[in-house]
Amino acid sequence: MVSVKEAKQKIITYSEPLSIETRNLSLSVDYVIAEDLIAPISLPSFRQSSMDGYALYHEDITATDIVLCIEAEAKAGENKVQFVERGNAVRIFTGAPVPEGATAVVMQEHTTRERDSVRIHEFPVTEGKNIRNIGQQIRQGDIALPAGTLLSAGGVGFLAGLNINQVNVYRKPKVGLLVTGDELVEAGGEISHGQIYESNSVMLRAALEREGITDISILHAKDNLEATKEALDLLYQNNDVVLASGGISVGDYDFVGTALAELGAETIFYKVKQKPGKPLLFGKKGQKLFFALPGNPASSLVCYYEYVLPAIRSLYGRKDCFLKSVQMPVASDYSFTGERDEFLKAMVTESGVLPLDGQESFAIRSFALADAIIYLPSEQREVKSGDLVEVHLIPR
Ligand SMILES: Nc1nc2c(c(=O)[nH]1)N[C@H]1C(S)=C(S)[C@@H](COP(=O)(O)OP(=O)(O)OC[C@H]3O[C@@H](n4cnc5c(N)ncnc54)[C@H](O)[C@@H]3O)O[C@H]1N2
Ligand code: MOO
Repeated sequence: MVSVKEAKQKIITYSEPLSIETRNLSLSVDYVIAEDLIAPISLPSFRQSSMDGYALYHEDITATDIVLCIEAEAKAGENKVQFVERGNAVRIFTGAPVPEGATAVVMQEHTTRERDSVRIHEFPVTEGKNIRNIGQQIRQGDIALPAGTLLSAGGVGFLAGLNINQVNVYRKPKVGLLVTGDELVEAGGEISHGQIYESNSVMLRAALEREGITDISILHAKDNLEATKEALDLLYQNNDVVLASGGISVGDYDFVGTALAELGAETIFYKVKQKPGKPLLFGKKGQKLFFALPGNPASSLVCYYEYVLPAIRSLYGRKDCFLKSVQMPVASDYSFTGERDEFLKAMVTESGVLPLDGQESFAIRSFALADAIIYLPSEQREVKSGDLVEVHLIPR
């Protein structure tokens, strides 16, 4: 049995980034760029007006109500280079190139138009006012985004503005999931006494898809060694990560551990000092990772968020692998007696983070309402309302 801390360290140690692929920019959100991206152009690439108004020499504005002659008009998209003479102004619009010579733009609201001239009410006008300079955002040749950046909508917007339309990113893992348990009936089927509807695959697929993992294959195996081995082997051949749900405890019909061993997977750890999710197994064979998740739905999902998701994130190049962790006051008293650290399904409220009713490992309803997991190490087995606790935010 390993501690939560040791288990997490092992996860990161054994989850090296996968190979690199080139993707179209529009399909790269939530991927991690694998190399520094160099700006092919400066942004802005020319001096731009940031206001509708008048481009002028700021030194010409020596008092309020100076009147300048309007020499020309500059609108966005204009591709001729314009000039402005001392004592004159150019009518200009947001995004338009600022005429050569002009040192400021005065916004329209601070002027009065008088036929072919304009009266400037602003005084003094500072040099550079309302002008976006060349390279103010990024200069040609500089690193636009460093390797390791997780691309967001803002990220792809920025790169599109630089005309970077393809990016090298770490590929996302293919995930195989084996569902075990003879008591399980698939959605839509009839259940008889002793049977339950299978829900872990639905839940885990949803969680994986939330992370942008789309290549997911799911197999079901009967509770016998041969079927379990065969299915795990098939999933191993075709995926980077293999998850198994159920069959990892000590019962006579729990075959996942034996099957993995017989397939030659090395066990990195089995059993973590935690509740729920004690019988978690993490193993590897070559570069491929195996997780045997306890069948209890809440145990399975806690293990997914705390261990599987960080491994997957690490495989696709993320450095921030674990759920975002914050310290928050707990909104009610909570205590436990066991030796294992606890993960509690919880909800973030205005008065702190509230442990929800239904902390048992079969209870998944509380997870349906949870947006956070409270982590209580065994040394913190008695917390009082208002005490600070470690909270892991569930991605939503
Ligand atoms: N003698 C012991 N018994 C158990 C121990 C132990 O240390 N000694 N550990 C308990 C703990 S803790 C857990 S967690 C479970 C884990 O057991 P398994 O991983 O072998 O899971 P199963 O027995 O297959 O199932 C447990 C539970 O979850 C339901 N289940 C399973 N798969 C699904 C699914 N896909 N969808 C919905 N529900 C599922 C299953 O019906 C069981 O109720 O072992 C304890 N026992
Ligand atoms: O570890 Mo089990 O997941 O507590 O029921």
